[in-house]
Amino acid sequence: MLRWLTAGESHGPKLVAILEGLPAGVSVTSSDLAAALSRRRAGYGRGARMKFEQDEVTFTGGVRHGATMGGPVAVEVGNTEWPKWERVMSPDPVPEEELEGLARNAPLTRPRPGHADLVGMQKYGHDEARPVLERASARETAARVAIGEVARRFCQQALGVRILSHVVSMGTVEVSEEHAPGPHDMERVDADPVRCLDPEASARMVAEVDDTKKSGDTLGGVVEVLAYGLPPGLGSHVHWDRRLDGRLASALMGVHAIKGVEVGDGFRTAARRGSAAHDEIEPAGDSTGVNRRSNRAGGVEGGMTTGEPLRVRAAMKPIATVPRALETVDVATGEATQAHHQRSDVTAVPAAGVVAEAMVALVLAEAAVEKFGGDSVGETEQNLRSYLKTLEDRGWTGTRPGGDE
Ligand SMILES: Cc1cc2nc3c(=O)[nH]c(=O)nc-3n(C[C@H](O)[C@H](O)[C@H](O)COP(=O)(O)O)c2cc1C
Ligand SMILES: C=C(O[C@@H]1CC(C(=O)O)=C[C@@H](OP(=O)(O)O)[C@H]1O)C(=O)O
Repeated sequence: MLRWLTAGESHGPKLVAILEGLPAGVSVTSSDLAAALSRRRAGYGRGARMKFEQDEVTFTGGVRHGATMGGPVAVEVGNTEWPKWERVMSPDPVPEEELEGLARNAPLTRPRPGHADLVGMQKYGHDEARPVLERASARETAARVAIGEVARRFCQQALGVRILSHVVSMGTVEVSEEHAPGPHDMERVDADPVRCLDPEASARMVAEVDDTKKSGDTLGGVVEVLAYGLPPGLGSHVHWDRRLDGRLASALMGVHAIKGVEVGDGFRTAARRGSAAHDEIEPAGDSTGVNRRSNRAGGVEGGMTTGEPLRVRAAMKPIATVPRALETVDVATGEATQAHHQRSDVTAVPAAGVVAEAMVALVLAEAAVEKFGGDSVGETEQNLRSYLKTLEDRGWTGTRPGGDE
């Protein structure tokens, strides 16, 4: 069983995450995590904080000399701004006179439509939004990306799986289908300001962000996560909560501002007739085994991986902190007013792709541990090889396109 938890607030001292249940022997260093976190900070349209935030990342458990030891992996991600927030976010009581006059401590009583502010105040009994937004903030996704990187490395080292993402649309600008990245294209995707491989669409997305910013507005979009080299049979058809597509959808919907998830051709499939919706199966040329002629299913059938590349999309709504502030009610006075606004991102779609990769990596690592077990990477890998050999012996060679050998 793989379990994980995060804790920490947007302007608290640090975020923490614990990942439990991963085999020993995953090669990973603090600089690997720092590199993953810098990918999440990037992307055209991110706000002021991403320019100075350092994401100081430290392992505090589970890793020794660059490899996991089998115990819980614990990670801390420091918040660069903590000194400015020390009194406002102090866990211990602070004398009233020290808080007086602190602009940062002013009660946030004008909830932002589309954020957790209002319903969070209602549910948790707060008079203002600070105690809600501190945890509702997507700052928390930095902790997920840190442990997601450990999970990604496990998937790569034990299974030869490559996980990456790209932006497929921002606002109304869409990338054309032929620009899907291959298994080794992560660096190329990250080199683009909006993390897409279609230069023409990328330029139009950048212009769209500029235009949105100029008009005091915010922008959403769609990201796609791809996983190459998965073996057939992760997940299961036998019970609803073991279906891999359901688990992926839940994980992706658990990312801030994600409002829709599509597996394979998803909603587009619903408009097709059956003869044009599925992936026909054919004999695999001169070798034994079977091939699928297409991958409309996105690598999942019956809640299990098919061995074809996994393809999942997540739709992100526009950022809720709209500079041209939306109308709301001041909960202190009951009067109509405008929502509070501080600095924020114009769009975070490119960063959401990196977060989505982390979520997919955690789900796939969990499914791999379930299927192949093993207390060390070597043992997991051995179990995978034995399973693949059994498939081969039965004439069902899985091709696992794009995977590392
Ligand atoms: C990487 C990332 C960055 C985000 N940045 C902001 C931001 O700067 N301002 C904001 O209001 N919302 C931001 N959001 C979205 C909010 O976290 C989200 O709108 C809020 O949690 C409410 O959405 P929900 O209804 O899906 O929870 C960001 C989301 C992600 C994934
Ligand atoms: C801090 C991050 O994203 C934040 C997500 C976020 C929100 O409301 O979700 C609001 C902003 O926080 P702040 O008000 O401190 O600038 C973003 O910067 C991050 O991604 O690391």
